[in-house]
Amino acid sequence: MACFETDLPDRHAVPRPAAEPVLAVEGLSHSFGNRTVLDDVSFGIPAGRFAVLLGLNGAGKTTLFSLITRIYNTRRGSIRVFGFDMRQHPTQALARIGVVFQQPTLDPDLTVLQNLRYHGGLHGLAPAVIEERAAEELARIGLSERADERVRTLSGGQRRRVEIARALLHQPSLLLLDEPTVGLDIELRRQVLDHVHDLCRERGLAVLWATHLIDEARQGDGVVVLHRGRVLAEGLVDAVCVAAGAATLGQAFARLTEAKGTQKGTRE
Ligand SMILES: Nc1ncnc2c1ncn2[C@@H]1O[C@H](COP(=O)(O)OP(=O)(O)OP(=O)(O)O)[C@@H](O)[C@H]1O
Repeated sequence: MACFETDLPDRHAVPRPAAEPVLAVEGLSHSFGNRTVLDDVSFGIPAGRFAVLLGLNGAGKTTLFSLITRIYNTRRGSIRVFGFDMRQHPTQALARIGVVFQQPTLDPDLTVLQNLRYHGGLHGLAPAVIEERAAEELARIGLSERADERVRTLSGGQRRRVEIARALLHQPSLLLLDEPTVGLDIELRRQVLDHVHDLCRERGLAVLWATHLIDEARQGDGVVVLHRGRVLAEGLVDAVCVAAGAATLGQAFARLTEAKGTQKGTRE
């Protein structure tokens, strides 16, 4: 057994081969009944990479997230997080993932800090560690002074940032965000995007950001184009454009998907 597949409880003591991406998805398929919604999906995300999972409504993004977070069991193909196979070492793999789901999951009647404490407790963090990290994350998102206020008093953008802070409390290597800007105005979208890009740069976090909004992919980001359950392209935005013979990602997306069906549902 390779050293990175061990079950040692101390996650910081487990070395990872340099070549191993933080998230490695290989040959992943999933069906509901006889309907295949993910078909032989493969891609990888290295440390420090902001990768956009770009697809129309119904492309399979949420199903993919449900497999990566083990809400659904993987039956065909494999998912490795930081070298840990999701089927063989789910505890180690899941401990390295932070998630912001499509639907908000903060308790609006608890304070900001109480929400963070609850999450930290679920991850087995010591109370003193939770207080320290919560203070650090809240300072980072400029919400220290709102720590003792109920979540329902925050704006949509502030709540999203608290959800991201909560997802980072246990110091994951991989952050998954499923359509995190739904319901936010243009300025708040930009702020949330900037914030997560900063996290990639400063902490070496690998990010998978699911969206149907093409303009949420920036130059220098990675992109995985998912269409009707299949990966049509994967790589840095520029490389995907060049390979598709397109000047913009919007054009590339149109070219890649036009033979496969309608583009309804995406916006530039
Ligand atoms: N529990 C389920 N049972 C049956 N079909 C499902 C189930 N969940 C999703 N599907 C189907 O799987 C396909 C992919 O759905 P999924 O929610 O993963 O797509 P998505 O890219 O996340 O879409 P959206 O952007 O609308 O959230 C869709 O055709 C959907 O109807």
